[in-house]
Amino acid sequence: MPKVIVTDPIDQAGIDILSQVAQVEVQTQLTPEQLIAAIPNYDAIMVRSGTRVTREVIEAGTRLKIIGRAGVGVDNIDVPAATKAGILVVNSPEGNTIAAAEHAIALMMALSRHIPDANASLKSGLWKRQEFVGVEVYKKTLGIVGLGRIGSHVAQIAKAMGMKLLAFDPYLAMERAEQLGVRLVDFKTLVQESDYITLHIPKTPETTHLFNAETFSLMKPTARLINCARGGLIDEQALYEAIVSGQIAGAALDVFASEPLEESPLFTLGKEVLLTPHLGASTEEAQVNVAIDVAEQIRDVLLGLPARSAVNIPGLQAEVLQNLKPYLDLAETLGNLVGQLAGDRVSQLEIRLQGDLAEKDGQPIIVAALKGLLTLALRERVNYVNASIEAKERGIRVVETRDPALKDYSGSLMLTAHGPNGIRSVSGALIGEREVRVTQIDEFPINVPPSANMLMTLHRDMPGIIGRIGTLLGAYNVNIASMQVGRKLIRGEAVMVLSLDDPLPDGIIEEVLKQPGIRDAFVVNL
Ligand SMILES: NC(=O)c1ccc[n+]([C@@H]2O[C@H](COP(=O)([O-])OP(=O)(O)OC[C@H]3O[C@@H](n4cnc5c(N)ncnc54)[C@H](O)[C@@H]3O)[C@@H](O)[C@H]2O)c1
Ligand SMILES: O=C(O)[C@H](O)COP(=O)(O)O
Repeated sequence: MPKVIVTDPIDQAGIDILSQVAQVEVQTQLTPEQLIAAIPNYDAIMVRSGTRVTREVIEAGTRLKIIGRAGVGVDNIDVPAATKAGILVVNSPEGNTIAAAEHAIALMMALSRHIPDANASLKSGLWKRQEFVGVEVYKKTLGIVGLGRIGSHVAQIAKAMGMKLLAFDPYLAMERAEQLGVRLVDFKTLVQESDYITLHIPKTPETTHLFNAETFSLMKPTARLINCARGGLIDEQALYEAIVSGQIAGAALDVFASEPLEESPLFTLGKEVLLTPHLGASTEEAQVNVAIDVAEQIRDVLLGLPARSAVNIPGLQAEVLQNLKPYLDLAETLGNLVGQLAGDRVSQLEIRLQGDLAEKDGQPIIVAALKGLLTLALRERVNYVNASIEAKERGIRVVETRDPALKDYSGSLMLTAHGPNGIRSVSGALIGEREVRVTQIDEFPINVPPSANMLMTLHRDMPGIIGRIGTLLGAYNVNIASMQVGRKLIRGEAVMVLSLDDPLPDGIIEEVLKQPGIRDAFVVNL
């Protein structure tokens, strides 16, 4: 019988489901070292945010087939390491949406009416009414950063309370915001105009410390900030200083850069700061939802069935995976690349299957392309199961075309995206049946492998331009791994793609743009 270890408090409903097919052991007090020592004995692990499933845990888990996260965020799981090890990671993208949205609203209301402090004061024997005069949310402006599942539900509740709604979400179609009665604005406008700001975005390099000293300086002195999403979105020291100096009126936080939070300058502040210990998903209902959702998936996978909310690639059925995996990698890479070229808010993605690929089932390839495109906005929340639905909700029109006659590679793929940067297209193929190559960018033929750090330029083909860019990168100590130039005509428009060993330092793009002949330059991360 397979064995499952549960290392965080999970509702009994989930344990009961797992027990149908496995021997289940609940051990919620393990140290990281104890987990590494124990994991080789288990086929599956089920966690919440309290357990860090690190690369070391994954590498020690020689029997592991699946990691189940009873919740949304998988930032405590090393998903790339699990994918590399062929271990499926599943989560419950919707099981705690309502709980988290209601907690954000509860924090907003409790902060506005000083409920925790008034309660503590009364229980200490005091009857102080004057000290706890609050503010109303009615007719106030709520700025929602991230109008996804939780942000949308917050919008619906806040609208019913008579609030005016703004949102910043660069990846969302205007139509979706309109349906919700929310005005989509740029980040600065949201920060400057809101009386309350609530965060519902993932933590990514782009969103880390989105709220910092500079952001606080733009906010109204009466504004209050709510974070029920992820720790690290707010610079907590800068928040403390902004409240002490009166730059903003207060904040309510459920999540912190370091959890469990044991010390913080915020502990020294009074009723203007409200803190809860990551309770967003802690309702009876949400815990039942996520436990059942994830336990069912673990059970199914242990029985050899597919999972419905796979975060990583092994979520596809084994035989589909085996045949198509290299093409799925190709489609995902091209989706990600064309998204970076076309800009946020792509409205249409055309997927053209060429050569032998035109004979294959296009659906998984389309899903992989959408997953690559949407990863820019949704990170681990997009998977092979939900990519099409997410694309539809974001108003992305998908067009599939086929060209079996094109035989320049045995099978190749062309993606064309309509976005704010215009209509952009990329093509790619497999070399030696596995290795991904980008073979065309817009109208320019090239041949480059994808890499984590790339610099791309659009320029005029002219003597000296390659040398100048190389010298410039050298001056910044950036090592070039490979370089390709594509052009249609001698001394005409051209594209240059450089794969780099090092990330590009700040300011270098501006320097590249100053070089004669360069029309555009941007960083691409694949
Ligand atoms: N406190 C808790 O216990 C708790 C519970 C559940 C979820 N969460 C967290 O809440 C957050 C939101 O969850 P969700 O289910 O609504 O996710 P979601 O994926 O449905 O929505 C996230 C939204 O953020 C948008 N987005 C991405 N990057 C952005 C950026 N740089 N600026 C603005 N918008 C951006 C996306 O387009 C998307 O619409 C996640 O971080 C999740 O882990 C916390
Ligand atoms: O990402 C999530 O689902 C929430 O942060 C909830 O985390 P928890 O399961 O540890 O309560």
